[in-house]
Amino acid sequence: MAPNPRVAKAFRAMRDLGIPEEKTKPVLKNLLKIYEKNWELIEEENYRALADAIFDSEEAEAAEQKKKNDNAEAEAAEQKKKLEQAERMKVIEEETLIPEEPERPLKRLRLRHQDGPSSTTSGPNSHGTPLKKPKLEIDDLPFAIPRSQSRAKNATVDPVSVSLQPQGRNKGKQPVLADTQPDATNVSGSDSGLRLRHLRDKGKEPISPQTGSQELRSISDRPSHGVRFKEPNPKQTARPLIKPKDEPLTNDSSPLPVHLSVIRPESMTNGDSSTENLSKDSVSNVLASSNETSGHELAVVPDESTAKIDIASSSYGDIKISLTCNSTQNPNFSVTDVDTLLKRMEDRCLKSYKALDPNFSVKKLMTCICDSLLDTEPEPDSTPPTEALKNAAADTGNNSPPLTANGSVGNEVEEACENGFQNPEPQNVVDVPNNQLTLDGTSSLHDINDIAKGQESVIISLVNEVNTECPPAFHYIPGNTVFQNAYVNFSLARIGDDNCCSTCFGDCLTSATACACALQSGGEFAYTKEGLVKEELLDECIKMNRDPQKHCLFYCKECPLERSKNEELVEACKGHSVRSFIKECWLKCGCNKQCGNRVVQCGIRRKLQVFMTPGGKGWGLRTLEDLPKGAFVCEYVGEVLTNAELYERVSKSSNKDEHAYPVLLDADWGAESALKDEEALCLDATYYGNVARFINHRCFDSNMVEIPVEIENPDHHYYHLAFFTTRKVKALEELTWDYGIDFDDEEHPVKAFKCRCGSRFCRNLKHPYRSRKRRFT
Ligand SMILES: C[S@@+](CC[C@H](N)C(=O)[O-])C[C@H]1O[C@@H](n2cnc3c(N)ncnc32)[C@H](O)[C@@H]1O
Repeated sequence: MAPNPRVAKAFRAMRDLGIPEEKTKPVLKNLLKIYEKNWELIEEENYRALADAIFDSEEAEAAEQKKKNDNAEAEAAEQKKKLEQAERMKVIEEETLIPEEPERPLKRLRLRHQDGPSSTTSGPNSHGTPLKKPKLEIDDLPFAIPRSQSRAKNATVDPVSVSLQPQGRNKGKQPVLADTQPDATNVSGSDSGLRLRHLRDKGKEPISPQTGSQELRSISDRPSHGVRFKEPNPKQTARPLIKPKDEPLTNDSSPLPVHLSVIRPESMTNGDSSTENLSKDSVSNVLASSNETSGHELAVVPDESTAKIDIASSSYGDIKISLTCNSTQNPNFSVTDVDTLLKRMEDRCLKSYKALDPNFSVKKLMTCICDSLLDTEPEPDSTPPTEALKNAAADTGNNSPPLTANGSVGNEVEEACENGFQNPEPQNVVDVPNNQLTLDGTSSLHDINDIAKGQESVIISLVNEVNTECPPAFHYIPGNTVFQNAYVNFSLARIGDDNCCSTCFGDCLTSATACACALQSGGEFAYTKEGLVKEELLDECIKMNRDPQKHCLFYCKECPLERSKNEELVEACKGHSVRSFIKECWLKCGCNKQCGNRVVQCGIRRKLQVFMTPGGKGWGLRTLEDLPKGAFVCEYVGEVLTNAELYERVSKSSNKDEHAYPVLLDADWGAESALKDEEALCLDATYYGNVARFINHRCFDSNMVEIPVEIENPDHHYYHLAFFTTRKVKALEELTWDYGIDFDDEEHPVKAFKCRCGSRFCRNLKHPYRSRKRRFT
């Protein structure tokens, strides 16, 4: 597109004043809006208005920054106070509400965590915060994205872009029927946003709007292991226990409401109406029903002191521990704030139990209790679980019992894909206990033993050995899911003969000649018999990623990305990488499920762990086993959005920095005919995503590269983006990829983060000789 001569002239005039184009552009756009495109006003007096506006914006920025710095501390303190107050109110309110909704107390608890602004953190600087009043049962709204849950703090969005070679495009596209779209009326999603990264590939499982919606519903119904400190309820005195039976890992996601096994003591105090109403019969009914559904058992612990512990668990695995004591002895009793209470408890524990560890904290102790509870698998006649709790209570937190959450779970997982190379004997598997993770507002959203909540064929644990930060709030999904308008339509009719190998049999890789699918990947199978990406293809992708400018960039005539910005000046296309891609065999192929040309679709097979990085990058992903070069690690999974939806999310967001998780799927944007808006897609893992959302950026020499993979859909506007190792990676090494960010791009709606990748080639270091990486978006 030819640049507007008036724009070019304005740039020239500013350049003469020493103002670079990057600074001029956003201000000019703004002025055009303000002056309603009256160029005369801008041009008069040799662009005086423009120059003034630029200087003003610089001054305003500097002043704003200073103000921010001055206020940050005061605000943080104020915010903390408010949130704590809110949490106290919430806890009190919860106590009042329990009798009204006896069937779903834990669900409310979980939702409260999700709702709280505190509970949502993403990005390295996020903090867990106290809980907020639950406004609605999100689980009951099939497509609702929990808005407040998604309020990640201090995250930024990282652009990456990758394009596929334009082969077999635009075949047989069909319109998506309105009634097959998820109903997203409650989903503004408007406060999610993204910085864009270009990815290249397709989802590993067939995705249709229908399956997407079911997935969302079922995931939101899933429970988490969460325990939260509660203030005492003087009305409860007994301490029965529910001893949960082992529940196998399952992908089940029954949409039925979860009935929790809430047990009330028979000997309730002084005529409390809520407890009187709960008769012995109703208690046994609750127990009976929970036994039917999930096999819970009741263990009653003799009452020895004034402190009582209740434990309730749901058939989905939620566990709630509540501590009850009686305040009638102390007529002056009043509920104190959590901080004061924690301090009082810590002082008492340090004195009474001779806990010498200066880092002793009650929160750690509570985590430890939780961990012990989850670890305990007593025989029916062995020591009751309360013993474990008592032991844990005597622990200072640093000596907590070893945990099983370490990713070495080979025998526990179901073998999802049976192809010979899919289960190589892992080399050098390490065991990392996660006993340092402290409780906080968000922790109950995630199961630290398995952040995937059983949805992957391996367990993915989470550890924080660095600080007390909790993981960001998001829904774990193992495969992409359509948000609303994205055109992602899989149908067998659209897969032509050249897009599948229907005449094949067994394992395509054993055949001497390339099958039809291999021909789509450049005439050769992309994988070796060991399931690794072939060296040649891998090296080509690495080179392409390292210096896209040296490779072919495709420039759209009418770039959907620029168009989706919906701005006055639709800018020229910045170019999209033309990439090699992998075509995997799929449903219409004649080969079997164990065919070696099916890797990404089999999902994660490696032992991975989400961990807190020590270098200020927030959470990261690492491997717990040695990985060979070319190994598939995981796919980038998220919500499939149109770019227009993405930009709307970002622009409506009050905190643009929260959107750290978008990638562009721009492989098809170079197609001869301009793509429709619903075909220009991206993935956003802010609210729904998999482990890939934890992968941090490394400039240039990252140990993973993303490769587009075509599975279900011959069109390249939707594809899977899969990560493969670029070299051998040792157990415990952090897994990184190069987001392709231009750290100098000041125009981007979301500011790039300050890179702490530690690479010698870091692009965020100002070296005059270092060339800029490609511009994205
Ligand atoms: C996709 S997320 C990665 C996971 C993230 N660290 C977390 O805690 O959720 C991207 C965000 O991580 C942080 N990040 C990633 N790579 C980084 C790097 N090299 N240096 C500093 N921060 C980084 C930035 O805040 C970025 O916006």
